Parts: sequence; structure tokens; C-alpha cells
Amino acid sequence: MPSIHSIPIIDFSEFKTNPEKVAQDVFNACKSIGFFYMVNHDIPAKDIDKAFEVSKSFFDLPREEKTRYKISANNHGYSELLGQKLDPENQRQGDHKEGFNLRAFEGGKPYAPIPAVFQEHAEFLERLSKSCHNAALQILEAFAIALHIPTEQGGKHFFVGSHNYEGSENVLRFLKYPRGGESEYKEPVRAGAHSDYGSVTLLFQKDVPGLEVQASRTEWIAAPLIPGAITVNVGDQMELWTNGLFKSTMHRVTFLPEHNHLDRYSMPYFVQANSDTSLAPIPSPYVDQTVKDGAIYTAGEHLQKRLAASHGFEK
Ligand SMILES: O=C(O)CCC(=O)C(=O)O
Ligand SMILES: [Fe+2]
Repeated sequence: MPSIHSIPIIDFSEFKTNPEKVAQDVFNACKSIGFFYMVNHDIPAKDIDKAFEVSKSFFDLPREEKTRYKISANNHGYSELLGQKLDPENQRQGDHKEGFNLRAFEGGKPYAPIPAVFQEHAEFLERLSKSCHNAALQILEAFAIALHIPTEQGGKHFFVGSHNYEGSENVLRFLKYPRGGESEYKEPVRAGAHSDYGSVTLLFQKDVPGLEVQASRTEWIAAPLIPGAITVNVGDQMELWTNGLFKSTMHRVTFLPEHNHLDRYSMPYFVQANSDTSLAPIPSPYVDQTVKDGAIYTAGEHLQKRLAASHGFEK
């Protein structure tokens, strides 16, 4: 396979008028590098800016405040600096980041208690998390169109049917990679190499780059910041569902010496299929239907397995 040197930019303003074209671009990206930039999506820039401000106000709180909301096996809450290993098999030290996972709202309320700095913007955060979900539904519709899912199996709505917002395990995650500390830090990268666990991830990057994507077994390429674009990647659930056709590509975050004086903030939105959904190969003429080895997990089982390994939760 030729090596892939860049991440394609896909214009979703054409999705309403020419869905086939957008779906084909998405298909080509997902079969090769597993990443693309979504431009002209429906999430207003001012909402993204505001979310980063709210995120900063949370991370600025004293440590004792933040640790009151410590993350547990429900995947909601605060993870401390060095608290998570995204590459648990290889890392000697946790990631050089702190984070807060905000699970999907339920019945208009946060999934579990959230700090006052979030609570005072609860309506806004719920709206944002639903806008992210809707952007993901457009991508999932593009997947189904490109994969030619038969109409009797749901056609273009195939994935939409297995991605409810209400009751989902979707997470809007706030991350802060603090400036400094790189000289004592033992690892070469500040977030370990990993693939994402869900079906699709939307990532909002801001000001400070550092994300790298494994373009081939030996080559990492930068995923630079593109103003206004959402960095989108295929997650494990989609790779399993497509029996390896779509690539859940490894990625990591590096230290960049020219940005050492700045805190890095990012905001991934992890989209999960309904937890009881089987990850057996989907009905597409492009997807090999033979299951080679191992058991077929449900989306929920797959997620729990990966989360337990990276956070060290009790199993
Ligand atoms: O911070 C980033 O840019 C990427 C974070 C990431 O890949 C993750 O949390 O899964
Ligand atoms: Fe990731």
C-alpha cells in the first residue's frame, strides 16, 4: 500500500446536495488513514470557543475541588495529571494530561454530579454535546451510504439506529496538557499511542498542535490544526463492524519544544454505539462476513475492556 502523507479535508456543506460525493470521500479516508478533517460542519465556532473557556475555568480550580469528581468505572468525571495511560502496555508513567469526561446528559440532566463551573453552563454543555452527536450522525450516515447498506437493513440510517444520544455512553472530554514538566517526564510522548474505543471520534484542537497519526507501521505524521475543522477518526467499534475495512488508526500526542511555554487544551467527543449492539460484520457488500478468530463483543463490552485497561479501574 502506498504510504499516506496527509489527512484529507472533507467539506460537509455539500452533504445535503451531494451526499454520494461526500460519502465517497469519507469512504476513501476511512479505508486508508482512518482520519479526516470535517469542514463546514454545523457546530458554531463561538460554541467551540465557549466550551474551551469553560474547560479552562474547570482546570484552573484547586486540585482538591477537581478530585472531588474523580472518574470511576462509569467513565464520568476527573482524571488527574498522569492518571491515565492511553498505552498501558508500554507506558512507565501516565499521560502528561488531566481531563474531565462529561457523559451524555440524561433527561436534560448531567449523567452524574458536575462541578459548579460546569453546572452553571449545563444547558449550553448539553446543547453542545447534542450538536456533536448530530455531527457524528451525519458522518455515520455517510458511512452507511458509502458502504451500500441494503435498504431493508436500514440503508443510510443503518448506524443512526444504533446510536441513540439518550442513554448513550458518549463522552465530551475536556483535556489539558500543562506546560512545562517535559524534562522530568519519562515518556517520549505526552499521550500514549492508542486507537479510540468507540465508533467515531470528533476532536477539537486549539492553538497548540501535537497530535500525530500512525500513517503506516513505521511512520507518524502530524495532524496539524486547521482553524474551524473537526479532526475526525474511526474508532475500534467501526473497525470491528467493517471487519477491518475502516481503520481505527493509532495516534498520540507529542511535546513540541516551540510550544513548551503554553498549556495545550483539546476536546474530543467520543461516540459510542448503543451498548447492546453486536460488533459482528455489518451487511455491506464491501465487508467480509467471515469472522476469523475470537468472540464477537457488544459495543458496551468492548468499551469496558479498553477503559479498564487505560484507567486501571477495578475489573
Ligand atoms: O488531545 C488530543 O489531541 C488527542 C486526545 C486523544 O486522542 C484521546 O483522548 O483519545
Ligand atoms: Fe484518541
